[in-house]
Amino acid sequence: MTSSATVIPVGTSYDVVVGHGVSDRVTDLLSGDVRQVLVVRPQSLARLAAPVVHRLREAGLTVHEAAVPDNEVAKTAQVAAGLWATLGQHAFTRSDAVVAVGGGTVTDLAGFVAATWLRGVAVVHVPTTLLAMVDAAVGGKTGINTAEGKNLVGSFHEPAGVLCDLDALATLPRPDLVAGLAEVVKAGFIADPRILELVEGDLDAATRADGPAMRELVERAIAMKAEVVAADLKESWLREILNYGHTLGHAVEQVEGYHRRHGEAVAIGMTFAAHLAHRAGHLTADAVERHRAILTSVGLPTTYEAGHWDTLATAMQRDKKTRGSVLRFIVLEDIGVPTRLVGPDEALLRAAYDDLCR
Ligand SMILES: NC(=O)c1ccc[n+]([C@@H]2O[C@H](COP(=O)([O-])OP(=O)(O)OC[C@H]3O[C@@H](n4cnc5c(N)ncnc54)[C@H](O)[C@@H]3O)[C@@H](O)[C@H]2O)c1
Ligand SMILES: O=C(O)C(=O)C[C@@H](O)[C@H](O)[C@H](O)COP(=O)(O)O
Ligand SMILES: [Zn+2]
Repeated sequence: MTSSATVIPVGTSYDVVVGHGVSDRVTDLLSGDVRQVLVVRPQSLARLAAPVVHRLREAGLTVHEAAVPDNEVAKTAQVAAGLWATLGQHAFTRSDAVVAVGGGTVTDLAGFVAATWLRGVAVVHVPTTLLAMVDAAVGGKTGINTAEGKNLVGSFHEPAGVLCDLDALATLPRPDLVAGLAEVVKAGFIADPRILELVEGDLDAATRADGPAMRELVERAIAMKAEVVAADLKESWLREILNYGHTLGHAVEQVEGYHRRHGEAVAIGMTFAAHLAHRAGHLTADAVERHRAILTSVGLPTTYEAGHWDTLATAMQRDKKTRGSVLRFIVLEDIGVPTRLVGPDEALLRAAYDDLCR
């Protein structure tokens, strides 16, 4: 059932629709010229994708389904090449489309394949994890990983629309819901402190998939991201704030062989950034403690095992915000007030890392 959906526009480019049953609207987002659709979904989510596939077939479209590996292993050149082959075998033209049904790994991968097939065909995102609803499916960043680092190959390719069907969260495993809360809380730290108050005010209401505050959290995080990406799609400056916690976070993911959830790594990265900001004279000790308290309360990690600094420092060189050998961190002046720390010296970084590992 579709009831009281919220429509969040991303500038004038496309809408993000949030509500129960909204994945039914998938055909509304495809142009009248579309004849064939490739639905990309994780291997384990055939049942979740079935209503979307059914809806598309009901509308008279030829639907091909591609099952890709669950989790981060989907974001590889090999899997992308398999999808290109499928599109080629079915002679997809520029008027055909891709529909991604799944978490952020699937929206990143399918978005990238849509961006590169014939130099760009339409993609509709139907995110099924909290993280993909509030972050990955919105904003047009698409990509895959390489052995050298996270999201190193990709493109900006905006979707035709995003359908955040809250019903999908009912089956999401708790650790994946918690990982998604990391990006929700990130939105709170960088731009919308009301998010933090909701989590602090009633943890249970805010962190249960069917809790009374979940929908407001989802909508607030999306609205914040929509405003930022509408102003700076290609990350020329403002959009970098969405990368809070990701400089160390992506390095952690890479050195651990992508076995850790993205949201968990971002939580570690935000804690590190908070310590760094404090040591650089920007953020108060209380605000650092607020990071630790909120992240811990929702079940996210806020410490790291000592001893990996050199490997992490090498991995951080490949962060997309790095210019030459100069690292750039998003840090906070205060809660809700992001700024940049450009080229912090090694001693400062190591001291903040020691704080994280303590
Ligand atoms: N493009 C962007 O702007 C952006 C933003 C944030 C994160 N990301 C990327 O998103 C990825 C992480 O996304 P994620 O956290 O969604 O992980 P994910 O896609 O790996 O999904 C997590 C797990 O949940 C399963 N799953 C998905 N929906 C389900 C459901 N409704 N019920 C049961 N199981 C379900 C998946 O099969 C998978 O095993 C990372 O690769 C990250 O880099 C991209
Ligand atoms: O949309 C953005 O911009 C972000 O930085 C959001 C991040 O949460 C996301 O993980 C993104 O994929 C990171 O991008 P990258 O450019 O650092 O690869
Ligand atoms: Zn992220």
